Amino acid sequence: MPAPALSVTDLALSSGGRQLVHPLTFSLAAGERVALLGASGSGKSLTAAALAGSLPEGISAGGTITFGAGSGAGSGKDRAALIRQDPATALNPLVPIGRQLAIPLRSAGYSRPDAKAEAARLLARAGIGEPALFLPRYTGQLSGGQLQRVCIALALACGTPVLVADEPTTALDAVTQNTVLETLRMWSTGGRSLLFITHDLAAAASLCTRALVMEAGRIVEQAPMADLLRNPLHPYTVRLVQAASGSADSSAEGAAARSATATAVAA
Ligand SMILES: Nc1ncnc2c1ncn2[C@@H]1O[C@H](COP(=O)(O)OP(=O)(O)OP(=O)(O)O)[C@@H](O)[C@H]1O
Repeated sequence: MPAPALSVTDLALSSGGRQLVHPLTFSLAAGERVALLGASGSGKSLTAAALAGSLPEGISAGGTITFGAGSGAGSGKDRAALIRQDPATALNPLVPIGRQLAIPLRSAGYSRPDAKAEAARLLARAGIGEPALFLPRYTGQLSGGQLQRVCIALALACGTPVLVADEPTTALDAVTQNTVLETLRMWSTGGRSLLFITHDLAAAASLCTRALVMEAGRIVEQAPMADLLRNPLHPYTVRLVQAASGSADSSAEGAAARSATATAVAA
């Protein structure tokens, strides 16, 4: 059996003696798209940062994170690429967008002109029209939604086998959201894996085949997406599915409405 693309065993995160994420164990198969759902403050972004090797100062981590069969520390393949929730902090305001995108591409062996062409192609894949116009621009010249798409292009440029996308569609209009979801779907072709963090259950259902649900720093439910939508078990998951289906009704009619939502979003 092939090794999972990502194996997390007993990942625990704390700050000053306060346990923020309790030991988590989960894995992602090669090519799998998994949603990480949960209330605000449940520990999703800290988990994402741990997978990308970019925990904030003062957060200590325990447990193990292994990519593939395990590669040497510092190889660049021993961490996930991360699309951050806040795109402004992920980019350097003093360096043009094109040069920032070229850095990982040049490290991967692209010539200067090929890196420029690939950077433009990745921007287009992330939903930026006329990407050549964006390459010389600085972050201060872009809208929040455009910055988010540049971050997506940057994550794609890193070429890692695992991508963690932390609420990548939050600041985007509905049309661009669809473009980004399509880009993330394409990401997983060729065996690359995605952990998609979101509050948007419909987006998660359209993109992912499995879901993990966090509450107060713990995974409280994990299931195939279709099962989670039709038969949520944990009270938080039940509320999430009810909210997405517009029903707080736990009756047979409520269950039928949830089932209809499940069918609609899973289609
Ligand atoms: N740098 C930090 N230092 C100390 N505590 C932190 C730090 N970052 C986050 N926390 C705390 O860790 C917990 C989990 O935060 P996290 O940002 O992972 O939540 P989240 O599930 O991503 O929330 P949201 O959906 O709002 O983004 C929260 O209680 C938060 O206050």
